[in-house]
Amino acid sequence: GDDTPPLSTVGSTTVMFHGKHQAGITTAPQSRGHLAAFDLLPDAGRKGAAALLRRWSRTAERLTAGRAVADDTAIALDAGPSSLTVTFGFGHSFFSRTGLEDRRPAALDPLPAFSSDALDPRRSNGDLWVQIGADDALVAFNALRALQKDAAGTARVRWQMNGFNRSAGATARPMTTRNLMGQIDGTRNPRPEEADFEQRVFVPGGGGAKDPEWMAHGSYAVVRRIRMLLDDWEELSREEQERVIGRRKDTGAPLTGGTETTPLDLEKTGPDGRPVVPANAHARISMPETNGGAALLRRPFSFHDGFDEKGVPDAGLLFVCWQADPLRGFVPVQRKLDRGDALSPFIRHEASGLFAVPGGCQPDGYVGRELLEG
Ligand SMILES: C=CC1=C(C)c2cc3[nH]c(cc4nc(cc5[nH]c(cc1n2)c(C)c5CCC(=O)O)C(CCC(=O)O)=C4C)c(C)c3C=C
Ligand SMILES: [Fe+2]
Repeated sequence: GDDTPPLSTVGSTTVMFHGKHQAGITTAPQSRGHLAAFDLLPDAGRKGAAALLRRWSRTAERLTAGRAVADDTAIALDAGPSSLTVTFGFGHSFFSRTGLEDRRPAALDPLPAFSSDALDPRRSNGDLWVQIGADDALVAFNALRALQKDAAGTARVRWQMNGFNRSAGATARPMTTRNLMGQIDGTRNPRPEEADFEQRVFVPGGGGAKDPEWMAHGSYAVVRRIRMLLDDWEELSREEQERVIGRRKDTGAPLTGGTETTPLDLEKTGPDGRPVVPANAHARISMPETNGGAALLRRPFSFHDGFDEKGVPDAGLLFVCWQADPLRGFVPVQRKLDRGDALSPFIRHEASGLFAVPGGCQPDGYVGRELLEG
């Protein structure tokens, strides 16, 4: 007898929590995101951590299926699952807090310092990391709140960041995301249909050569809060902005012509004899072809945390990238960008984290079980 109109596909879309890989890595970017790091309380130990991961996995399983949790607050009562994903990871410090140092992957060794870093340690790293994405803001917040409550007595929030992307249905074409500099961002991401995708993004089954078994089918997430210096950026002309990246703003096509997906012509020169895509253009120097094959899957959210007293926006990119090994992904590319990226004067890396994200779990398990009980 209920004549309420059915949910649109935005509300009714479910992303499975269970599976070989955790959800939220290859899932299409959602319109809302929360990133949060938690630190274990001093007496939590390995047992407490295992119980927390079990609780978190149950909560994530229910919420991603559009079901309520036990002490439901009604925040998301009338919404569908809205493509909710919850992804869990472990930071370097987790292993010493739980007596599991011998199981810590070498890939979690701290990232090198970069000359352009202006990192705030209070908003960096953490024992545990949670990434939440959903196509509805209330659904995303509800998940964050439920997981925070699950953590009570075991872990406390160390830092938390809120992000967004364009809403599903806001454009006629399903285009690659745009960032707050107005660029199409994500064009040259590795694609699941490519032969080397799995090996670039995920640790192989049975653990990699350097990886422990419990990381099989997992991935490493590098998280950077990158402030965009938008007042400076917006002083550039459209043409100057396009030369910084090496691509057009409207279509995302290379400056050497074609469409968004046309490869950059690195050799092409203009009437002045100089390369059309400048030698320090961001898209040129971040390419795997110019970095010994180093590749990463970028899956960022934009952020805006208000304006300061001078009206300067605290806005930018919650840069999240995924790779089977940070030393063959983020690190070499960031080293190169650090040495001479035309984009550098317009951005500032303000926070950083590196997390081991294990493979997905089955309905009778929980994320991280192989680490905590193995
Ligand atoms: C260390 C890795 C990277 C950081 C940090 C980074 C920051 C950053 N990037 C943009 C905007 C764009 N990036 C683009 C391409 C691109 N960027 C990286 C890596 C980092 N970016 C890679 C590996 C690539 C792809 C290169 C390739 O394979 O050809 C683009 C072009 C379009 C696209 O391919 O996505 C834009 C635009 C911003 C604004 C930013 C920091 C705020
Ligand atoms: Fe980039």
